[in-house]
Amino acid sequence: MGKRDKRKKNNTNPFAQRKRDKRNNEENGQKRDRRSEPYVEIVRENESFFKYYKQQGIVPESDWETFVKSLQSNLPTAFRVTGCRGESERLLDIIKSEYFEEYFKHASGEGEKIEKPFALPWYPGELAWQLQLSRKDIRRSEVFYRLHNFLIAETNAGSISRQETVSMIPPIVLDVKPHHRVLDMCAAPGSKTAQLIEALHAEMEEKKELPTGLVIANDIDNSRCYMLVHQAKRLNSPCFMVTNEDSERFPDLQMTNKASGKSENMQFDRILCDVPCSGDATLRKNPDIWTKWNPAHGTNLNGVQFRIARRGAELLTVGGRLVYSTCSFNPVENESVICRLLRESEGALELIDASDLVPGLKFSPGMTKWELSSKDMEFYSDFSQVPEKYHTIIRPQMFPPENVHNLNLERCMRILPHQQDTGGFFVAVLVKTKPMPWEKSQEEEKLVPQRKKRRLGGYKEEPFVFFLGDEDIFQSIKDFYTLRSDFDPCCLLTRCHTGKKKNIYFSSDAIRDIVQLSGDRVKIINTGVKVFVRCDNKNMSCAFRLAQEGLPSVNEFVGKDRRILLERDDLVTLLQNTDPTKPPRIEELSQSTQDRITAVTPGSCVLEYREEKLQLTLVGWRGTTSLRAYVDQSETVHMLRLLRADLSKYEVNKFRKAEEAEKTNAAEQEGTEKEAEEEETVKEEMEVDQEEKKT
Ligand SMILES: C[S@@+](CC[C@H](N)C(=O)[O-])C[C@H]1O[C@@H](n2cnc3c(N)ncnc32)[C@H](O)[C@@H]1O
Repeated sequence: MGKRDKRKKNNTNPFAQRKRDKRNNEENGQKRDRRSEPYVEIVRENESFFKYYKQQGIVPESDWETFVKSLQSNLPTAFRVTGCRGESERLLDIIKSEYFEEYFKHASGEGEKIEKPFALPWYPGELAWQLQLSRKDIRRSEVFYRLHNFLIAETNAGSISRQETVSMIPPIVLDVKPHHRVLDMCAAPGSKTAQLIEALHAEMEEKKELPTGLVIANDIDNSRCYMLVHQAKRLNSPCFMVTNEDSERFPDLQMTNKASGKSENMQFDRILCDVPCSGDATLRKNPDIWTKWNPAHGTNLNGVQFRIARRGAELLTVGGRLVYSTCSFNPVENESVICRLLRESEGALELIDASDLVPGLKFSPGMTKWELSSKDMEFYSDFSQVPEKYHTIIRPQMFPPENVHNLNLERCMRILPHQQDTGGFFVAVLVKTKPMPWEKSQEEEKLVPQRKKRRLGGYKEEPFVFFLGDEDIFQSIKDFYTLRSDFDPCCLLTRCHTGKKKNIYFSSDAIRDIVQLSGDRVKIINTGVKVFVRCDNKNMSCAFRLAQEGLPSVNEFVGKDRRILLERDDLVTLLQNTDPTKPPRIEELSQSTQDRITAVTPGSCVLEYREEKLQLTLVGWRGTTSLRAYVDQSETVHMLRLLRADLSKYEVNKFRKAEEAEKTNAAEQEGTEKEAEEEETVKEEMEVDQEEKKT
């Protein structure tokens, strides 16, 4: 009887049982308190790992030691500056002149050999940097506290993304353009998704137009989908949607064919399959993998990886590009999957060499020879050698096929840690030259009886209700903000059918089309950026104020009657104000700003600041006697930084703070001890007094 049958018979799920046992133990007070246990450094070795990859020959013999040594060391930190925001140039200037300078000054002062941060040569516009410091180095050393604060604050503001160097490669070779329909099939937590959104918007920033394309980020894990929502929120893209589906069976979405006006199955121009994997190429970042690694992890994932990639290939338009990537070294999760995909595509897919998009990146070519291994570390180069007991785990299609040399597998990129001091990664770029053999044309598809609409079980998201355009609310918004006549109200949506609308969101035309045509086929978790928020203020004839996160989407449409151009110092005054009960008074601002304010009636407005290489736009509130900025703290800090204003209020040195807290604690402790002593003395004195009285 197989393991699974036994399980069925006993009707207990061992994983659930383990969870139950753990919970019971915790309830009985047997929870292991790890805090009291001494910290044990992970031993960065695993004999099976070494044996397996030596056998696979993933690096030449002569590189083996360097490869292992690199894997055993900590990973350098890397980050990207968000490219699609106009401020990237200024921010980059500040990073180089302030933070990197300071980093050198301190580090060289300590007599250490310090390696310079460097811009990744293959990342466009010098926007991605690698620091020769691990995250722990930055977090734990006082000399880097300003750099650390900077990284955290600017990440929150969406101006930078802390992302592993190698993880930036798949979105680059996907080569996204503003008109592309992009699907990120396994997207959470979303660092690559953010890059895809940036690429979609990159060229449109200057034109001040929205891209006509879109990005759909999908993940099977519902809770991880909210990480995607969070990630994307920092980028404020109305051309973005999060869905929660199993990518092996990602549903056919509908869209309107612009030429015919009819709806049809949607196909994507770009698809990223950053599939679930064993993750052994992240050993430098996740050293705990050393303790658990075994070859079965990779073998067990081969099936799901293939099925996701195959569905991706079906959803890809002819001429479109699909990137398959993993953070695993294992050929069974990499070349083996690509091989099967190429074979089953019968020439519909072609592996391409995309190295021109990452100039200067060092990598090894894809492998054409690999073996399968069982958990007991026996190796098989052919299915005929596999013992029957492993036939359900090791499958014939996992081995290299006979025609392996015709498949151009060497065009795959294997990025190895020792090649440029990074993590490892596998990337394959495929283009579709014709429909997959089993795909039906749109015409044939129509003849197939439609599958019943799926019941979206456990689906609790609020509905996405688009405006029809004749809503009174829209008219009042249009009048108050003197919106340009080409603003399309049908791209506005709310999350409720009835009742008072609290927030109004904005989605691009392409996203609206999909939501309206496919909302009942796909679990949509989130879409749209908040543009208006209800604020029933008696000073305003319109019940909605502007929202900062949606301002980039509607800014171009807001009329001049609701815009105030500010002088630099006035903007700094507004941003430095942290007391909401005492906003800066108009009379405190410069005369030129005051003159412009008088032309604007009280209520929500757009505040603008312009200099040669910097333009800032933010939501403000013009009161009868005051003016305030309506931005959150991370955006405030970001703007003050760009204006090179004083940030000391926000520069918390956690080391000093901890020291001070310790001193205060010590003083308090001393004080408490003293008080206790005094109390005791008083008590003693009172007792003596009582005794004396008695006598
Ligand atoms: C390697 S991670 C993706 C990392 C992500 N692309 C990034 O850059 O942040 C793999 C993701 O695939 C998701 N996943 C696993 N199986 C899936 C499936 N069948 N369909 C969709 N997503 C899946 C997991 O929940 C996980 O979030």
